[in-house]
Amino acid sequence: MIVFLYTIFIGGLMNVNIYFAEEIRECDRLAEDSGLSIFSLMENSGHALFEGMSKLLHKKQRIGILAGGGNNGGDGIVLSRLLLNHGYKAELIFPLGLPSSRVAQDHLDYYKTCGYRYSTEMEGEYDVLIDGLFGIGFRPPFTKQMIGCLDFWKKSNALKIAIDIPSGVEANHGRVEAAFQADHTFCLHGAKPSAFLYPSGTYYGELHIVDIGLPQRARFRVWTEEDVRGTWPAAKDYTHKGTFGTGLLIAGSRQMPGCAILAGTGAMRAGVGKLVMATEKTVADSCVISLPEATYVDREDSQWRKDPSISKIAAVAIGPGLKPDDSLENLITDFLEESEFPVILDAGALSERSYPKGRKSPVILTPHPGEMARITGKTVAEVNENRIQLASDYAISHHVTVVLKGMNTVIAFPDGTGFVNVTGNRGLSKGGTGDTLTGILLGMASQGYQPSMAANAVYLHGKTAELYAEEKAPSSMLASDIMQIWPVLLRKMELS
Ligand SMILES: NC(=O)C1=CN([C@@H]2O[C@H](COP(=O)(O)OP(=O)(O)OC[C@H]3O[C@@H](n4cnc5c(N)ncnc54)[C@H](O)[C@@H]3O)[C@@H](O)[C@H]2O)[C@@H](O)CC1
Ligand SMILES: [K+]
Repeated sequence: MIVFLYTIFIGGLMNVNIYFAEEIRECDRLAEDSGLSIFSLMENSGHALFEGMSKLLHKKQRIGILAGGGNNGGDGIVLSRLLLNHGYKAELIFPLGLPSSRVAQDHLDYYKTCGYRYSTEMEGEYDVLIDGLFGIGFRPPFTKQMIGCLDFWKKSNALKIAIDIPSGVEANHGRVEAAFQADHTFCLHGAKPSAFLYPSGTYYGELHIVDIGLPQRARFRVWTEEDVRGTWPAAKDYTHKGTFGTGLLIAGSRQMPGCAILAGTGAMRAGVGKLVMATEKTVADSCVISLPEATYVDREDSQWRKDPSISKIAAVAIGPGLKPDDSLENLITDFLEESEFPVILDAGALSERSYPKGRKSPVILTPHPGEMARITGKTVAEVNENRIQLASDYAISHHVTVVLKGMNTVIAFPDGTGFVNVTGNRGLSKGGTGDTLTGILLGMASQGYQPSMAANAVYLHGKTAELYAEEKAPSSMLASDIMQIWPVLLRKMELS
């Protein structure tokens, strides 16, 4: 599995909503139609930036604010005025020329009316540099003129802060030709997808979200511990194994028997009442030693689906340790068309197929970037650079839930909404961790499906790696450690 090694630091504890550029433009349009002008929104942005950034600044510092020609530059103009009003040594600079945006020009007029000056070149050393060159309006290429500016930025030892987006990074996309590396980025209204994509996310530094007074309407947001607690099913009294459902796991082959053990352990520790494993006889013989709690049916027997143990299943997971072939495809088609319980498809069960529309119970796909590339016809780099949009588009067009794994796993629902998970570390970039996640999903779905369950599974799966790293080197973690740590994690978080 590909995992990218950078960490997202989110300042404060507030919810992080994620807005595509077109959603921000729609928010602006709605505000303008109702009489809240962009001029006022820019004023609000400047105040919110001042309030957030002033916690990182002090009045003796020489602060250079680099402003571009668009509205990101306009935010820089308002911020400069407020810093000067409050006695900071702020210097407003237009290294790429004066503003072309009408609203930014109006703010510059007011700035001048206040008696403040600006320049067009950076000079000497600054203690702080603020990047207000480009925001959500940036489109590649990174021009020659910008390269000069970037060289200055790179050579400076100043504290580096970006307004909304580090310049050179696009709002929606992960690709980066060149960009301004920030120590902190203050995102207006909400984060943009590129903060969670690779390599763009590496340029943001610590993320801060600033409120500019617009209503929150994002389709995507970061899933948090508070969300897990708020959606975790209440403990049940007077239970027996039937209370927690029967899960069917179709997994494991002679070449990959361990996948069945990992997924099976995931399902059982995630709380399924009864687990039935449908696998090859030799695989069952080895699995039973590690997982005596499960029951086994022989998938090589043509009558296996008539086995009474699978007459009342609550959910099925198919794919870990399996290779795609016609018989597997036919089996999946049967489950998709005939069953009325959640179907979880992973690894060998993922293919370029269509899914029945209007199916009562959910279908959950758990591709890693390589599998997503295979089922969409894209390259792995294309998947990673655009994973939120891609997962969302696929979920909508195929009426499925997509759990697109890897750094910042995306959970996308058929209605176009979704979550991004930020837990985990490099301990999860090992073979078998995806099989474990599939098992956890099966274990949870067998007890009663709810959409939040997929996000909770991913969140906690990532948290096990964080808990492991508290005492041990993440590189030494094994997939089988996940479900050893799981019980301790649940107890620590007081989840039942
Ligand atoms: N709702 C919000 O979040 C608000 C955001 N505002 C700010 O407005 C910004 C967006 O403003 P704009 O739409 O003006 O976009 P930008 O400020 O990112 O700049 C766009 C300008 O840069 C030019 N440009 C784009 N790519 C270029 C390239 N490669 N080389 C040279 N020139 C290039 C464009 O032609 C355009 O003139 C946001 O990022 C944010 O900072 C606020 O001011 C208003 C409210
Ligand atoms: K910027």
